[in-house]
Amino acid sequence: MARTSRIQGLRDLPVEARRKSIAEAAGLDPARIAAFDPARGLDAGAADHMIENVVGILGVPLGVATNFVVNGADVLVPMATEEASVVAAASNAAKIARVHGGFRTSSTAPIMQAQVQIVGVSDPEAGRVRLLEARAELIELANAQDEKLVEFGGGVRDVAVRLVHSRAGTYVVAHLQVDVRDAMGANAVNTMAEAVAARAGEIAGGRPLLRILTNKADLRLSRARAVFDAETLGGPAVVDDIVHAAALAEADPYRAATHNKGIMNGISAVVLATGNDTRAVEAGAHSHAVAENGRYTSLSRFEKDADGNVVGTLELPMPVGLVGGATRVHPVAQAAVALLGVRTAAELAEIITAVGLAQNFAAVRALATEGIQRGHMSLHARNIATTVGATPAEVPAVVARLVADRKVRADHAEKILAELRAKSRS
Ligand SMILES: CC(C)(COP(=O)([O-])OP(=O)([O-])OC[C@H]1O[C@@H](n2cnc3c(N)ncnc32)[C@H](O)[C@@H]1OP(=O)([O-])[O-])[C@@H](O)C(=O)NCCC(=O)NCCSC(=O)C[C@@](C)(O)CC(=O)[O-]
Ligand SMILES: NC(=O)C1=CN([C@@H]2O[C@H](COP(=O)(O)OP(=O)(O)OC[C@H]3O[C@@H](n4cnc5c(N)ncnc54)[C@H](OP(=O)(O)O)[C@@H]3O)[C@@H](O)[C@H]2O)C=CC1
Repeated sequence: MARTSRIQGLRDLPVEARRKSIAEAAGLDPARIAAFDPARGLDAGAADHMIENVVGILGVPLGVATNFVVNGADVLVPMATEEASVVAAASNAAKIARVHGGFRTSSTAPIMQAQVQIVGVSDPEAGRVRLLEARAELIELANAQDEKLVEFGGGVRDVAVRLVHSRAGTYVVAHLQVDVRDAMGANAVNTMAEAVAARAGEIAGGRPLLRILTNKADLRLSRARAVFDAETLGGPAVVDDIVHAAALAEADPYRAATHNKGIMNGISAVVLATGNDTRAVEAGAHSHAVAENGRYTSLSRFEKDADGNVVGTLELPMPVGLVGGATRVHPVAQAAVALLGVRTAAELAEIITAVGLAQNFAAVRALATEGIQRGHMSLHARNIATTVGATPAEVPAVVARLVADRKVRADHAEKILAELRAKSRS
């Protein structure tokens, strides 16, 4: 958590001064976030212990979203992304949410599930019941694989068994439901699944095949809620149009895909910054975005509350950890966790969910009013100016002309740059 997340003018500071400013606002010793300096981030040696055949390091811009208040506490949020306007948008939405106290969050226990597929059971209904009769034995066998996790208060909470009917026959699928505490938990539950597979096959009367976690982590949910002030937004007509925009996303898979991409712009940026598995979180999110009738739908909801304000809610699986994976070995991820000031995986998961809701709201609000391009492209213009060869000193003048001409395009940027250079020579 931070002393304050309101840092006006952060955008106008040079990069190093921004680092100092956020350390101060977070009440952190600057050394705790020294790894944000690319010269002190991940080196090839450490990277060579993370993945195979390392030949280099891909740098991704790391920004800090401001203005966030989560459950009454100010939070500065590290976001790793290559996309312009994402950090600005999250900060903008968080600023609007502050008017009514920011974001409220909650979450379930950190339950991850591993599946054991059993093939060739002649009596699958009975096979299912036999496995449920052996619940205690299977739980004991699984917990024996990770005594330390059990010591932390984790371990298998229950066993569920499903019958899955497929073109190749009916499978008996056992689910180990495991409290993984502050881990993301994939390695932990996969180890347990492999350990119980043979015995589960014997009990069910078939051959065990797949033993792997499911990324549809719908027993590990996080929620965020925020009220966005109608007057700040521009009045009741804007509120109604935001509700219309959200209603389309709920009803139309084509709009839902983009709506949810907007949510993941925020979520994936924080997941990446903290060294967590972005693919696991994204698979969980999109597999959760299913309406009662089976259709792909939006993950969030925006309604008009009794006071005429917009109330936004988001609930989705959030399998992130503070231990394990890359979080503890990547120096920048460690610094990002320090900046957030989180102590548990649940706290991290809930802040990430709040950022997803903020990101989503900023996009939907822009789309429901002026459109996305003015805001997004005015920030993207910096990339365009750089692309056509503007030096850092030339970028502001090129951007100012691109935005003023309302033509944020590379060909126009080239023309502007040539004019500016001709003028400076004369
Ligand atoms: C872009 C803004 C924020 C401008 O919005 P604005 O009102 O012109 O900006 P402002 O100058 O009034 O600033 C308002 C606040 O925004 C933040 N802000 C503003 N500018 C900056 C900046 N340069 N650097 C850092 N922060 C910035 C900052 O917090 C600032 O307040 P402060 O803290 O300074 O008091 C607004 O137009 C906006 O939120 N647009 C939405 C853009 C967006 O959503 N981008 C995400 C990528 S596009 C996307 O998500 C995909 C999409 C759109 O398809 C999703 C979907 O379809 O749903
Ligand atoms: N489909 C997917 O999503 C898959 C993802 N992965 C990868 O798996 C990794 C995450 O798996 P995960 O199991 O978290 O990784 P780790 O095995 O690296 O970390 C979990 C381990 O951390 C230890 N630990 C220490 N303190 C705690 C605590 N407070 N709470 C819980 N555990 C603690 C426990 O080990 P011990 O008890 O021994 O101390 C626990 O088993 C990610 O890198 C992910 O990319 C891998 C396969 C598939």
